[in-house]
Amino acid sequence: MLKQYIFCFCMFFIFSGVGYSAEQTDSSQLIDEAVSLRSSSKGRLTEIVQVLKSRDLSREEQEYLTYLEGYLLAAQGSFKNSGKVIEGLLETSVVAEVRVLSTTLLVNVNAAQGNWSKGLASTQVLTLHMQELNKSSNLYQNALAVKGVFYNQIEQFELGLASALELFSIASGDRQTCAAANLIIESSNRLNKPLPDSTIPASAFEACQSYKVLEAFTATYMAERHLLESKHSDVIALLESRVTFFNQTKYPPLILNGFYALAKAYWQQGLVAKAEQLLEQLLAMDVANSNKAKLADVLLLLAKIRYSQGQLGNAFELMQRHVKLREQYLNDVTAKRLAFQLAQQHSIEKDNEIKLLAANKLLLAAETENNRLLILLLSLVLILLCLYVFRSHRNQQRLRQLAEFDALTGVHNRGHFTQLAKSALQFSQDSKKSVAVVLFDLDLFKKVNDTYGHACGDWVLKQVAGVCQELTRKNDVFARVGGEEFCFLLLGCDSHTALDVAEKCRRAIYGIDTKKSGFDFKVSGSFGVSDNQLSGYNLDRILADADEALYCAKSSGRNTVYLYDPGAEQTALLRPDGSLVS
Ligand SMILES: Nc1nc2c(ncn2[C@@H]2O[C@H](COP(=O)(O)OP(=O)(O)OP(=O)(O)O)[C@@H](O)[C@H]2O)c(=O)[nH]1
Repeated sequence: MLKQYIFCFCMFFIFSGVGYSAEQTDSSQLIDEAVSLRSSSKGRLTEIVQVLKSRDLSREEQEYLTYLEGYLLAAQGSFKNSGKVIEGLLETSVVAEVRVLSTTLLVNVNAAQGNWSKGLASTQVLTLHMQELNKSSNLYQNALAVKGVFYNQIEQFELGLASALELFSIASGDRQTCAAANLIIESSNRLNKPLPDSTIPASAFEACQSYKVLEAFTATYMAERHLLESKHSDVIALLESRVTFFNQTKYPPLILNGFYALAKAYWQQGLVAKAEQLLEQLLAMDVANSNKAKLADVLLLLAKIRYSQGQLGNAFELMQRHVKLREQYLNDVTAKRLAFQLAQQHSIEKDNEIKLLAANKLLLAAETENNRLLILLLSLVLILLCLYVFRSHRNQQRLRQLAEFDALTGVHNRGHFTQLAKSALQFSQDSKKSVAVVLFDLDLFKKVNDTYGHACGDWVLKQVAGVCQELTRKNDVFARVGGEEFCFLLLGCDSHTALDVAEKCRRAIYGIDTKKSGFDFKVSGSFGVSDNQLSGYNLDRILADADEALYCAKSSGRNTVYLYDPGAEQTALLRPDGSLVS
């Protein structure tokens, strides 16, 4: 739901317009209306699409219709299907405007799915297609805004700022100026840089006047800027009067930004009770998926407050949650950075391929003229280019390896596991198939490091990954998701089969012959299992439930397998000897 919300918000830049009776209006007029409709008028859009589908359309009109169908799918949250429709359309489209609209949609659809590599590839294609449009056109400017938003989403704030500045310099309406100025303030904040122009805040507030939610974002971005400059009373003056509006929007990213900045300013000014109230309200909301870094800041600030009040237990618990969320955020950032490097590498490769083709063509031409010297020279160039292409291909492979696999054990890393697991869970949900998760953590691993050394600890991690990898089937996903924590995602398995896999894995780990490391000790792991029937298809939920079961396994003495039981406090399923406990 949140993804849909954010998607519609991103697409807000693209649409605005009016409506007539769909039945009586001619097709091209209907298309114009549909393309310029606000993303909130989903009903009208659906109506127009239905009417157009029943008509005989020209090839160009058919392209617009396909685009609108793709747009509607995305607005309904069916991002995968939308992506397929749009990618198909882009293969054959002959209308420049449709190509830009479609690629813009594709950027947003990929962003909504957290598919950063594909999103970046779409952004590059979008840049090419935009060249076919006039810079003063709404479509060009809207595409620029979408690029800016996307770059900021993947934390490439320099690029976000560059797109925003270009948009600011050519903006032909309030909406574009508002979007550009907001993006400039946001990216400058994140880069911790002064604003490129002191008039930007005033322009932002003025241009955003008619777009209340965007204006509220301007206020939160300016509040962040005041916080950077320690102007705490300015933050309070800016945000206090907007609290009711923030609540009314029910838009999590906005509420999170606004409340946190205000709470921080209150706290700095010694207004602890007010800060506490806002932070508690935030923690009671479902904002976890909108901005992990900011939510981690919320937890940290509240922990500081509790600490200063002497509530050490609560402060510690909040700090633990903060650290966990911060770690997840850093994992996300790593995945985004690697996606960016991959995309850059990919575009270098493409450039090289083009150069190679051109050189090949020249060589052929020279051959026909029988110009020996030229042939020699070009052959040399060709060999050098081949070497260059080979090296950049190897670099690409290396980057992919870094992006997807854990360097020590060679199994999938956490970032890639998250991506694969999300797709697998979505697939299982769509096809109504069962799916299970086995999460395990090595027992007293710190002792292994402390007693036999870190190198021996690393050796154990590799052995564990090796024996568990052997237990996986073709479609299972196995990954190292933390220091000494691993996870299986088992497609088509219920908890019964998953318990079996977990037990086999537990025995395999316990059976590792450590003498080969030069020492003699036992390795064991504690396991938590859950499946879709117990936890549903949401990745965070199913992992949290398996983690709870794992925690029970640890508490009961380790080296054992527990199944998550939503109804009971603890449910032991399997003991080390394989017997059923509860
Ligand atoms: N050798 C090695 N150790 C690691 C690696 N990543 C994490 N660790 C260590 O794993 C240990 C985990 O310790 P704890 O979280 O205290 O857990 P534990 O000792 O396994 O105890 P329980 O989980 O309660 O059974 C820490 O000492 C980390 O330094 C790694 O890549 N290599």
